[in-house]
Amino acid sequence: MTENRYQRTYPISWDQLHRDAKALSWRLLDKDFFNGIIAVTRGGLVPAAIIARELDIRLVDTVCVASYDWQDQKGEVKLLKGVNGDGEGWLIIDDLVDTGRTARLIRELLPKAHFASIYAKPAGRPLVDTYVTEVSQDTWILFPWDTESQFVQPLAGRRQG
Ligand SMILES: O=P(O)(O)OC[C@H]1O[C@H](OP(=O)(O)OP(=O)(O)O)[C@H](O)[C@@H]1O
Repeated sequence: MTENRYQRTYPISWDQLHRDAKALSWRLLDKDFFNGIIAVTRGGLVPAAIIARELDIRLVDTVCVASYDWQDQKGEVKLLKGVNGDGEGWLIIDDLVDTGRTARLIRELLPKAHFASIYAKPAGRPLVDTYVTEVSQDTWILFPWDTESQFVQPLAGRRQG
């Protein structure tokens, strides 16, 4: 994923991710009963594990996708593995809807499923049924599995001139 289209970053710790996934679980608990969860790889895998625990769901499947960037824009989303059926009774979990391309593909595949993500950007928000936190389109969310702690200069040392 390229970072040029992003003006700011939003780092998320494991602790915050856990809290946000539990917040999504609370919202889903109030909405419906689900027979099982479909995690969207790869970003949906960790949230799906947390939500499966909170909703007491043991039936978990995956829709496997890979998206390719082209000229600094998110491009084609390729389906590597789907699931049978129209999605009725299933809860789809992803970490984020950004442009909405992934969600659009999966909604076509599973039109009757409930689509939930923890974070949503404005372009993708209309495609999700339930989410927790909206972030601006130009924010790059730094997920804990994509990052590690490292030294940074003190603020005073970063001043120009
Ligand atoms: O709304 P979109 O623009 O389609 O973006 C959302 C998708 O992007 C992220 O996956 P990513 O492409 O980073 O792949 P990964 O989860 O396998 O790392 C995220 O997990 C969503 O599935």
